[in-house]
Amino acid sequence: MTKFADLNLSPALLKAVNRMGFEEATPIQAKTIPLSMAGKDLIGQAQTGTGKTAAFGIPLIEKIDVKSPHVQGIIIAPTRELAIQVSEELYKIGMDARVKVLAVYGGSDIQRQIRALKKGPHIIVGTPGRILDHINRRTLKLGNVHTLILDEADEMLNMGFIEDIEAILETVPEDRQTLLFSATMPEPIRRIAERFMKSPETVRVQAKEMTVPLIEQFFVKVPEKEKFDVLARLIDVQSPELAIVFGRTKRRVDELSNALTLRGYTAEGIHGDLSQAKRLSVLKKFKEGKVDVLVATDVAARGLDISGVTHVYNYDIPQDPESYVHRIGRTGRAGKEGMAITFVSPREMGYLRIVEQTTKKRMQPMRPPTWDEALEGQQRITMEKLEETIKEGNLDEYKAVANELLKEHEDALTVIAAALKVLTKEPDKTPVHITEERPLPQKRDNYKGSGGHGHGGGGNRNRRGKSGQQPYKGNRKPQRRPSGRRP
Ligand SMILES: Nc1ncnc2c1ncn2[C@@H]1O[C@H](COP(=O)(O)OP(=O)(O)OP(=O)(O)O)[C@@H](O)[C@H]1O
Ligand SMILES: [Mg+2]
Repeated sequence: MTKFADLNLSPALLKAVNRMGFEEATPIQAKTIPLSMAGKDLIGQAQTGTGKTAAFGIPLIEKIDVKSPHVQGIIIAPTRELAIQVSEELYKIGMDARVKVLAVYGGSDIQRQIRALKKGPHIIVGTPGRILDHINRRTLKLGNVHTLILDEADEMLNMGFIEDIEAILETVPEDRQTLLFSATMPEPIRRIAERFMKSPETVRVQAKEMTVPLIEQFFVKVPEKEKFDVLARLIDVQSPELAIVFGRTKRRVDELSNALTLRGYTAEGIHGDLSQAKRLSVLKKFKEGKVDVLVATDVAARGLDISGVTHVYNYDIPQDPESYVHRIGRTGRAGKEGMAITFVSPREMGYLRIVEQTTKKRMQPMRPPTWDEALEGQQRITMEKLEETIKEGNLDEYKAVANELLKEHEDALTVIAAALKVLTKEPDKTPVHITEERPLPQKRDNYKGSGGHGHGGGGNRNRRGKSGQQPYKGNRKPQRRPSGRRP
C-alpha cells in the first residue's frame, strides 16, 4: 500500500489529497505518479473507478508554475460532462497550490469562456471541438503547454475524434509530455497512440479481469418485446439507490424514460440531442437523487463518477466490449459494490460471448422476475418505510385516527393490509410504447479487434450449466431512498 506521503508530493498537494479523503494511493496512482513526475510519456490502463483522474491530475498540478500566466497543461475528454467533472477534480487537487483550471466545452457560451481564458488559467480541460474552436479564434494558445493528457484515450483516438486531436497536437510543443489514460486500450488504438508519444511506458494495473470484481455481472436472455416489463420488474425487486439504464439510440432513451415515467418511476433521459443546459440539469437531478433512474446513451458511459449508482442496466447489449466495460463501470466505483444486468435478445448471444472474452469475466444468467416477485419487492420497501417511521416515532397526531379506524373495523389486519396497499407502488401494467430495435447483426465468437489483454484463451473458463440460472439478488440493497432526499 502506498501512502501519498511516500510519493514526494508538495505540502499543498498532500493537504488537498487529505482533504479529499484519499488515504492511500490506488494502484494506478502509485505506479504512474512517480513516472509522470519524472517526465515520462505513458499509457495508463486501470479498471473503471480506480482514480485515474487523480493519477494524471496530481503530477500535472505539481508541475504547474503558478506564477506564469500561460496555459501549461491541457486535458482532452470525449464528453462535456466529463470535461466538467475532470476540471472539478483538478480544481480540488490544485486548490491549495492555487492552480487555475478552466473547462471549455461546446454548448455553452463561448464569450464567457473567452473572458475566462483571458484570466490566465494554467490548465485547460475540454472537449476536442471547442478546444479547436478556441485555437482557431486565437483565444487559446498552447505554445507553453508542457503536458498533454487524453482522458479516455482510446475513445479520443477513435475514428470520430482523431482528426481533431491531430489538429490540436499540431499547436502543442513537440517536447511536451503526453499521458494517456483509460480503462480500455484496444491494440490497434495503442499503435496509433504511440505515434504521438516518445517511447511511452505502458502501465497496466494487472488484474485478472478487465472489469471491477466488486461489480456483480448478470445477463438476462429476453426477447425484445418483453424487455421493458422485465426492466420495470427488476427495478421493483432490486430497488436500486440510483440506476443507469443504457439504451442503444437516442429514440430508445427518450421512449424508455417516458415509459418509466408513465409507470411511476422518477426517470429522465440524457443524450447528445438535448441542449447542454438540459443535459446538465438532468445529471444534477440524478446526482441529487431527485431522479432515481437515468436513461442514457453511451454519452454517459465514459468517466462519469456519480456516487450512489448501485445498478447499471444494459437495456441493449453494447456493440463492442469496451463500451460494456465503461457502461458497467458507472457502478462499483472507489471500492463500492455494484450490480450490472445486461439484456440480451436470443439472437445477440454471440455479442455476449465476445464481451466475456474481452473482459475475461463470465456474466451469470439471471431469470427475469415475475409480477408477484416484483410486488413482493415493492411490499418489502413499504414495510421498511413503515419500520423506519415507527422508529422515528412522532406519531401522536396519527394515533387518534388510527384508533377511529380500529373502532370501525374490528379486524386490525384488514386495516394494516389496506394501509400497506395504499403505500405500495404496485407493479404497473400501464401500456407503454417502445419501438422495437433490430437486433445487432449476428456474430460468432471471432472478434479480434479489441483487448490489450490478449484473446483467444477461452478454453479454461467455467462452463455455464443450463440450469444454472441464478435468482436476482432481491434483498441486497434494502433501503430505497425516499425520493427527493439524499443523505
Ligand atoms: N486514492 C484514492 N482514495 C480514495 N478515493 C479515490 C482515490 N483516488 C480517487 N478516488 C475517488 O474515486 C472515484 C473514481 O475516480 P476516477 O473518476 O478518477 O476513476 P477512473 O479510474 O477515472 O474511472 P473511469 O475509468 O470510469 O473514468 C472518484 O470519486 C475519486 O475522487
Ligand atoms: Mg476517468
